Amino acid sequence: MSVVAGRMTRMTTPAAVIMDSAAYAQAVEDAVKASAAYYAGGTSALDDDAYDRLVRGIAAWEADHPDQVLPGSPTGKVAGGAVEGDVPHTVAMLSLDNVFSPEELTAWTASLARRIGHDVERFSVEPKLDGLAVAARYADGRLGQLITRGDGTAGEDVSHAIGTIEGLPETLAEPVTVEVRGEVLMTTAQFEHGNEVRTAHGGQPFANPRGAAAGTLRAKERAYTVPMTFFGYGLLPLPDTDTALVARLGDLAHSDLMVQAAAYGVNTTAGTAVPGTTADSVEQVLARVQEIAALRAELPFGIDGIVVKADLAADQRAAGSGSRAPRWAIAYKLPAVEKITRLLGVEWNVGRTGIIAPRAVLEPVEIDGATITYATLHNPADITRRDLRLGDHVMVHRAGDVIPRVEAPVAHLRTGDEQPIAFPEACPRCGSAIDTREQRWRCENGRNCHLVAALSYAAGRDQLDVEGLGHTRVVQLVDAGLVTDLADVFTLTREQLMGLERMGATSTDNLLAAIAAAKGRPLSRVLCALGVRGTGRSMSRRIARHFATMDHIRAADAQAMQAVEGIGTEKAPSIVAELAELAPLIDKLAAAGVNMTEPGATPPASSDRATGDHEENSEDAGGPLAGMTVVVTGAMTGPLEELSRNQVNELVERAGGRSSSSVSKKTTLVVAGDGAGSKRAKAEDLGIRLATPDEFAALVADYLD
Ligand SMILES: NC(=O)c1ccc[n+]([C@@H]2O[C@H](COP(=O)([O-])OP(=O)(O)OC[C@H]3O[C@@H](n4cnc5c(N)ncnc54)[C@H](O)[C@@H]3O)[C@@H](O)[C@H]2O)c1
Ligand SMILES: [Zn+2]
Repeated sequence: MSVVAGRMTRMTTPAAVIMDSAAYAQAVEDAVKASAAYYAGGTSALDDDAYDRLVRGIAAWEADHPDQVLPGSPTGKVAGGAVEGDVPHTVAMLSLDNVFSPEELTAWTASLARRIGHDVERFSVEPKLDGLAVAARYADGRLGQLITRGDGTAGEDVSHAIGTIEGLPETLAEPVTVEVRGEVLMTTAQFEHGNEVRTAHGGQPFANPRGAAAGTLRAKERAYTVPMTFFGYGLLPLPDTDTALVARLGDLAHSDLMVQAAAYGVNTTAGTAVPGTTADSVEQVLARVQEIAALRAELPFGIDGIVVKADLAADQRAAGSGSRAPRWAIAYKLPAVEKITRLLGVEWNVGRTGIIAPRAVLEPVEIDGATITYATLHNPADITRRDLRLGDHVMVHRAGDVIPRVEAPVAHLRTGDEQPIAFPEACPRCGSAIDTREQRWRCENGRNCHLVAALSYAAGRDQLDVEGLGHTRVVQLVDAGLVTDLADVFTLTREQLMGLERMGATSTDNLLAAIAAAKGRPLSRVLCALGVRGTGRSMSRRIARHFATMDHIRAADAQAMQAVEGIGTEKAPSIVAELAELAPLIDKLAAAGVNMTEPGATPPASSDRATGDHEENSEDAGGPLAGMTVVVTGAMTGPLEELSRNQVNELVERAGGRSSSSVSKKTTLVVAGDGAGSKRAKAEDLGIRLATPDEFAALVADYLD
């Protein structure tokens, strides 16, 4: 909670300092150019923070030199005056004013109360969707015209996009004549798909989902279509609307209009993890702002703030609008998650499974309070697709704790001095050949390339949990040539260990005992220790529970593998192939006495194995959590205090449930300990049953060891 609060008290971005009228003219030109690119779906040379700083600087200079304001200045205008349109809006489509802290929001509500003569009756609080605004005109229930916001008074006709936007039906549930307003955006999945389609057609990838939506919406006659998503946040009459409906819409509160829009069949935020809600006080508004901010990183679409509106029509009318923004609404801006910085180098690192992954070395840049120097570049094909070069200005994205990623180069900032990125020709770690058949390159030496990483992972707490076999000791064993693979660990002798430096009799005996204990771990842990790509802790547990023995797992073909929940057509063949590759190691482990069965699980019947439609074992197994999907979050206390998160998840599954890390409609129970933030909030929103760690411990008492 404190992290979020800390972030939210961030003050307004400082202004760029403008010294003279020449600098002022240049700043105006730069801002208008950036805005034009931003709204047209091109790549702006400025990130949002830089743009906002520039406009603030322009505004400050204009305040001191009111007689020298240029007509082209972006201040006080919708879209900074950089966009035009020829289809007039019936009611202006405006921008929003911003606040950046709880104090500023409180001050805004106070000034609004002064303006309308009383406290605002009720607020609506919605996510500020990061796409672009459109007006969709329906005549007798049929979608006839789609218009962008433009300069606020007139927009551009983009009706050609009708039919490519999910959530914006071509026919409403009732034959009404209305205008629906809302945001067109690309979800993360739509953005990734869109860039794939676009680059396959020889186009440049879009820098981010917002730009992709803007560019796609305006593009006519493309050889391909890329789906987008619409969320409605406005509903108003048109000149032909019948008088009864005009009167009714005019009286409805914003929250009721949203219910009405949804009833017409329009997509709204109601179905998302951050539905619009109402609040009766500033405190409630701020609490909701916190909740939405905490959920931001997990959302499948981008948001850049929270929109707070006076909910009642009467309050809105009393407040009125300025030329740039309504006075009855405000945007509570969240810190930017994207910044532009320079790509200085690319490192190629070998992971524990032999994957060779490129990592961007960046000119340090601060994003949402953290200094970012590295970002993921996914794989070589991705670098080629994006046409990244050393020295490029790149857009870097970082949200929450997710690993920062490089999105795209800002190609028009190139000077000509940029250098191509060199791809390795041999494994940078061991010099072996590289298997480049898949998008993710891999050292042909596989797990043995970075044996220390593979072994340290296998010995880790959530895998085989070999106490005393930490990184340093693993290095020692590998350097001494005592282990060349994971199985060798289980045949280490007392003499071999005693021969190592700093290994006394006691630590040797302790390590041998820990290794012996590790032999008895459940199959799920053994499988996880192998580090097959795509099988983390929970997936390993699902596979182990489903097949019950290593022999059954190895006998499974891709189709049988897909019977395990969460394994699809893509993952299944690669898991089967990797297990086949690991056959000698698995045999060696079994020969060394490592357990290869999952306690409590029964293997699928042989006919099911062939057809691949066996039900999850956990469901037939019964137990107090049978059929339940459980999410554990926050600090565990009482009987669960000593358990790692992985151990609590194992407990969930022993008791018949399925453990999951994210809360969704499918979740049946959320165990929320102290400090459970966003997941608890989401559970409350979705009406999911909550339990304290103590209540949960009581529920599964029979299954606690
Ligand atoms: N990087 C650049 O070069 C560049 C250029 C221009 C603008 N910008 C960014 O854009 C911002 C200003 O943009 P703007 O004027 O388009 O938008 P705004 O921030 O003024 O907000 C208004 C817009 O919010 C959207 N919105 C999302 N959810 C909404 C909801 N629930 N209710 C109502 N509206 C909702 C609508 O599209 C609406 O038009 C700047 O602060 C800047 O960060 C960046
Ligand atoms: Zn290698």
